[in-house]
Amino acid sequence: MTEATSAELAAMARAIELAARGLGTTSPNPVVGCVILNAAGEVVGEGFHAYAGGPHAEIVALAQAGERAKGGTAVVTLEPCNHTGRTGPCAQALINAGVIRVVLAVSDPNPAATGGADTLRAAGVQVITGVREAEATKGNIAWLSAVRRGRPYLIWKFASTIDGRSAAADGTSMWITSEASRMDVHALRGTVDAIIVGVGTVLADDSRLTARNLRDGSLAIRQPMRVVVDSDGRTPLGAKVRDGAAPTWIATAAEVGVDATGKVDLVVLMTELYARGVRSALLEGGPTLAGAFLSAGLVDKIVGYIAPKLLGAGPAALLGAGVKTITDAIELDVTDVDKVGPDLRITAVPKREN
Ligand SMILES: Nc1nc(O)c(N)c(N[C@@H]2O[C@H](COP(=O)(O)O)[C@@H](O)[C@H]2O)n1
Repeated sequence: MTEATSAELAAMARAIELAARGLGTTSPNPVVGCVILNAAGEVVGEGFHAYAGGPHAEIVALAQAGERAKGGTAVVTLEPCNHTGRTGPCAQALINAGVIRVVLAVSDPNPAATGGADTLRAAGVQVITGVREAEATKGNIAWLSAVRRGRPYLIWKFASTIDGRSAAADGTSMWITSEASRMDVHALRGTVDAIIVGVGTVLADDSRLTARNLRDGSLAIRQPMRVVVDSDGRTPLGAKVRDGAAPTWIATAAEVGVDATGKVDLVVLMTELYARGVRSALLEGGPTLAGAFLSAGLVDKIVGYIAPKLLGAGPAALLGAGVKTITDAIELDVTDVDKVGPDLRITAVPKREN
């Protein structure tokens, strides 16, 4: 059978669900889910990857299945790894367990780990690829995008009024959006590996940039790295981002290097963040830094919190994105529109070829 059976399609849907349980805890590793079917097509094992250094999804599912995996099928959201990294090769573990068929959704783009499908085939295991590929890709988009591009998956978050203002004419901006939206942002912070801001935001707001519970102020267990893009090293010694509550990198031009405008080179910054294990990042401000990231083509997703307010004057949420005429507009596909408290949350992705 060279196509997935209905039992395998159902098992892949379940594996995608299982993979999602690892969201926010596996980085720099992917989220992966696995279901083992016995020779009769019944589910005998389930697993997901929970944290880097922990067992891979296939190993968890095989442990549950035990002897029942023999003659059965492994359904897995990512190609079984072919390497010894923090743990052993999953392709070999599946062969050793006597699995005769592997159904996978997405090939592994990590050059160190790829090749599991070939190893399995060479051992006589039947391998079917691309099953529910679009759904599995969506569930693992940050990691897949980061590994394919060699830079973190970047989400630009902004808050504005309906007329696109991020502050009033006198500079006051607390609080444009509702508490519900601010809580939502803290939840979003908890899912990424880094939060990026410009030094202007630090100087204006002295934000802590931690992921926390807004009701009691308690910090989330896992804190993203705080990254301040600070070409000239103006972050004050007493700034809250230096409080030790989370790892912090003040990225200066002297350390990172400069682009043609003499500012921190954002492409180099992103490459360096990837090298430091950052696979997803949230860009939180300000408008000029957002414009620079957008015009460099480095933004992968946009989450805008739009408050039902009008200001009529005051700074825009976005500046200097390299758009001079309407035909240069950065075109987006809106993927979700949700109500968060009284606000609208609009999620969009740039239209682009790759
Ligand atoms: N197929 C598969 N299942 C999992 O559960 C995984 N975590 C992976 N990860 C791949 O292996 C690399 C990490 O290996 P170590 O945890 O360091 O041993 C990761 O980058 C993926 O390519 N694959």
